[in-house]
Order: sequence, then structure tokens, then C-alpha cells
Amino acid sequence: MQKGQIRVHTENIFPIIKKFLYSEHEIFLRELISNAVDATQKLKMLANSGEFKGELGTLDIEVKLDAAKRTITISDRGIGMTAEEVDRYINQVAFSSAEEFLSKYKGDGASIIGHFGLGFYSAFMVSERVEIVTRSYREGAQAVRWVCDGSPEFTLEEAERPWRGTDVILHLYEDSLEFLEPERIRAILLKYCRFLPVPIYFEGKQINNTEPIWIKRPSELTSQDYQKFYKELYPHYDPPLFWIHLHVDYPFHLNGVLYFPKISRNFDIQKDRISLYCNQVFVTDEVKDIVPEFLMLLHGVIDSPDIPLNVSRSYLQGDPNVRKINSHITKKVADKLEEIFKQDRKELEEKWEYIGLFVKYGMMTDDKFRERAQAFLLMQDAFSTSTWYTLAEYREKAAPLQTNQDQKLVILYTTDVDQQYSYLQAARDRGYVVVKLDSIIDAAFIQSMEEKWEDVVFTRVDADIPERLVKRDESSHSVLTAQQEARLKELFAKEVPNPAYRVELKGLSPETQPVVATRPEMNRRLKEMASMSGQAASWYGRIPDELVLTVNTNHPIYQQILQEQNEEQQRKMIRNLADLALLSQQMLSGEALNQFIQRSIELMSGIKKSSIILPS
Ligand SMILES: Nc1ncnc2c1ncn2[C@@H]1O[C@H](COP(=O)(O)OP(=O)(O)OP(=O)(O)O)[C@@H](O)[C@H]1O
Repeated sequence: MQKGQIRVHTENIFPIIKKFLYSEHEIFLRELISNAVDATQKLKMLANSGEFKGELGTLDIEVKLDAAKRTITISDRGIGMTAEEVDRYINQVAFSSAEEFLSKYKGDGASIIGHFGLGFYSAFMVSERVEIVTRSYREGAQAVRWVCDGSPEFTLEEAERPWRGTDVILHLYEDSLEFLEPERIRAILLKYCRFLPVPIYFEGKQINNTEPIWIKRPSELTSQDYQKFYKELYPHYDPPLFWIHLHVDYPFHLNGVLYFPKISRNFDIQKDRISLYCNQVFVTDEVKDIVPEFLMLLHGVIDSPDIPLNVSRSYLQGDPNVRKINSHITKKVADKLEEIFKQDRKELEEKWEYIGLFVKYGMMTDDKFRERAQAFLLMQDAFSTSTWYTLAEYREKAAPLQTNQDQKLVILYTTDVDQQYSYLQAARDRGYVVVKLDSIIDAAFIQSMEEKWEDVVFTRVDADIPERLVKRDESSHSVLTAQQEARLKELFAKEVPNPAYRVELKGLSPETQPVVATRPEMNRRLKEMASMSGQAASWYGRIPDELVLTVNTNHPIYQQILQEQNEEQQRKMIRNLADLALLSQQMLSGEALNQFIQRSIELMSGIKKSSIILPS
């Protein structure tokens, strides 16, 4: 038996390893299984090249637990090692790489993605003693046993092992006995090893899919294959809307499949749904910095051996490969959406409810994407659910009537067709094109696009009286005399005393309603944004709901009201006109609504409630 000392610079590297990445102890299993997979793949390569002529036999990897002995054993049928190789690869290579790794990242554990590189020695995070029993694939090789108890001393001796391959036996620390629980091991295996290329068995069952679809060519796959794989990854989600198969060889290697999930309208978005793999080994699902922010809403898998895994976050952001991956993925997503738009616009329209969220979010956060996406951004007509416009189409249709005095295109929108119906109708009567922008993201999207698109403004249909939705220098003419207007003003001032309601007189078309209540765009947006960002209590949140009541002096009803001799009757009519306008803005409720109903009955019947005599 050979005894020896591993050359150490820091006497006690093992306690450091044990403490290191305390929360990530479970990765020992990933590291050891990766080694077993490597050893198996190497053997396959040797067989392919003819260097290994023996029987390959089964190449499965097995993980076994022994509660009585407190051990975990990882067995492979790979190339194995001779005594000399154990000395070279385990005592020297593995050790020095572990040491180098630690010296680089000491104290910076949390910032390491993937933590690759610790390798074999991660076994000492959970084991007081590690045994390797291995036999090389070479003909007539002698099996050997290496044992190390966590001190720099090891023993290496001849052993019995009738077949080729390696067993790594971990004798667990008292405080690591959780890893004897089968459920815990199964969960770790599923997390990290689910798509490794060599069959892995645990408790008699294979736990991995050795041929995940991202390693195949798109031409070999059917849409069912993609759907099936999605189900495998996210069993609880609705089927995806569509997917993008990424396949890059230059200037970096990357394969992957990204899915557009069906996200419900209330935006219950879960980020971190894309998993990053390195040669089929799971690394992390924190893909921030690798995938553009807006695409974090996607689901799926990215596999790249070229993403630096054991470096800190800040380094990753500056890494040129990572930046290239980022823009490549953005481009691919834009390509795919454009392809659907060109080839199957109907499909895009049908799925816009979900896809619109990604597109809009992407346009707000990524300039390159916005430039591409404005060609296929869709807006639905407020009156016709089957009519959709791109920005260019909207412009073509609406520009003649909806270009304002600053030469900007006014995009008129509604957030609620039913609620804003009378305003919509009024806009339509003027020949305006109104679109529906009613998703959760639209308020922010509108704000952002107004900043980016210099020649576009968005205006909600109830933001102003129809004549002024598209601002132009046009003077209006009123049929009332100055005296009549003064009287009307006085009546409204008495009947609508709320200081947040601004009453103004304007000569509009006689067909326009007598009073139009509008909510100025800016006031409304500020309040909406305050409530969306949870700042309802802030200054913006506290500004009152501004309401403008525009009195249409050209409506014939005012001739009638001004002639009315009975002042009470006159005031009731004014009050009712104001209430009707408030009603159209859903701002009449409770006591005021009740009074309105009562007043209306009185006006219609000429009978006052107080004068009704009840039957005795
Ligand atoms: N199951 C095994 N079968 C054969 N050789 C092995 C096995 N496990 C480890 N080795 C040898 O020991 C070496 C060191 O392993 P270690 O895991 O520390 O580093 P690595 O696999 O080279 O790199 P990484 O840091 O990516 O894990 C391997 O390169 C390999 O030669």
C-alpha cells in the first residue's frame, strides 16, 4: 500500500472546502456525476476511434445510498484510472484545481455562477472520508483503492474490482446525513442531471433524458416534440404559444429552445424560467445578464459551453461573448416574430393578447428590439375585434384626420370599450380610428413610446371633447350671446360646486352632447402611474381626479333652459345635465346617483316626491 501526502500549500484546505458555498453543498453530486459522464464519454470516444476494442457493455451510471454505512456511491463504467492516473488526476490535478479555485474565489462564493471548477474535491464538502475504487479500461489493468479522510494524507492500494470503471464512495459527515434521504437525492439529480447524455439510475429507475431536444436539429423535430418537451420542463403550464430553436456555432457555441408561454392577463409572471446548461449539465436558472431582461419572461433552455460559468456577475456583464449571446437571442426572437407576422399574421393576432406583453416590454427596454418590433406591433380596432393595425397601417388610415397642429400623429385609444362607449362613438362619428390599449402594460408602454417616437402622441378617447382630441388651431363659434353665456356659467357654478371639476363653455356641434365630461390625459396618466408603482399615497397619488365639464353652448337644450321661468326647474335641468356627463365617466354613485334618479323622475313627471300622498 502506498501512503502519501497531497502537496498542500494551505495545510487545511478541506475545512475550507467544506465551509465553502455552504448553501450549495448539494453540488457535490453534480460534480461527481459530471466526472462519471466524462469518463463514460471518453470511453465511447476511444471505442469509436478503435483505441478501445473491448466490450462496451452497459454504460449506465448508478447512484446508491446505504443508510447503515452512511455512504453514497456513484458508479460508472467509464475509462477508470490506473494507480498512476489516480495519483496524477486526483492527487495532483484535481487537488491543484480545487486549490486554485478556492484561492480565486475565497469570500466571493455568492457571486459565482455555477461554481464549476471545484470538481472532485467538492466531495469533501459533505464527506469525512472519500474512497475511490477504480479499474482502468486498459487490458489487464489492476484495480486500485484511494482513500482520503479529509486531511492531506491519502492511501492508495491494490483492490478487487471485477469490471472496468469507477466507484466514488462518500462516507458522509454527521451533519450531511440529509443526503441519505432518497427524496433529497432524487431532487438534486432531477435538478442538475436531468438531461445528461449518459443514463443515470437511482433506485432502479433512470432519472434522465439523455437526448433533450435542444441538442437535435430542428429538421429532426416535430411540433409535438417541442410541446412534449415543454410539458416535461413545466408540467403545470398551459401549452406554449410558439418556440424558437437556437443554434449557433460561431462566434460561440449555443443551443437552446425558448418558449413563449401563455401568460395570463393578470401578469402573474415568473422570471427565472429559463435554465442555463453547460454541455447538458444544469448550471443555474438565474440567467440575468445572459438573456435580455425582457426575454426573461420566456421559458426554456440555453446550453452553451462558452458562457464563463465560474466568474463573478460583474465580470459576466462585461464579457463580450455574453453580450453577443444577448443580442443574438434578441435578434432571433425578433426574426421569429417577424416570420410569423409575414407568414401567418392571423396567428399573431390571435395570440397577441399574450405575445403583446413581450413585444411591448421588449420595445420599452431594448432599443434594437424596438426598431425591429415596430414593424409587427399590433393594435386592435376598438370597434372591430378582427381589425388590427401595425403602426404604419394606423398612420396611413388615420393621419389625414388625426395629425395635430404639431404635425404629430394622434393615436386615439380606449382602455375600456364599455365604459368609454359614448366617447368612442363620438370619436367614430368624427371619422377617427380608435384602438384598444387595455393590457396591464399599456399605460407604461404609451408613456415610453411617446418618448421614443417623436412624431406620435397617444390620447385616450375621453381625454378631451371630441373636437379637441386632435389639437388644431380652430376657433369655435357659440350661438349664445355674452349675456346668456354669463347666466349659464353662473347656473353651472351654483350646481357643480366641486373645485376639482372645471366647467368651461364652448360652442361645439349642436349634435354633440350638452355637457361632456373629460379626464385630461396627463392628470390621468400621473395618477395611473402612481397607483401602478404602489405610490398611491405620494404627491401624485393625492392630486385630485381632474375633470373638465365642457358645456356645449350650441346644443339647443340651452335655449330652452335659458327661457325657463321657473328657476328651480332650470337649476334641476342644469344639475341633471352635469350628472349625465358624470355618469358617462362612471363618477356618479351613492347619494348623488340617488338624487339624480329622483330629480329625473321629477323632471319627467312634474311631480315632487314630497308631494306624493301615500295611501292610508
Ligand atoms: N469517475 C471518474 N472516472 C475517471 N476519471 C475520473 C473520474 N473522476 C475524476 N476523474 C479524473 O480526475 C480528474 C480531476 O477531476 P475534477 O473533477 O477535479 O476536475 P475535472 O473534471 O478535470 O474538471 P472540472 O473542474 O470541470 O470538474 C478528471 O479530469 C479525471 O481525469
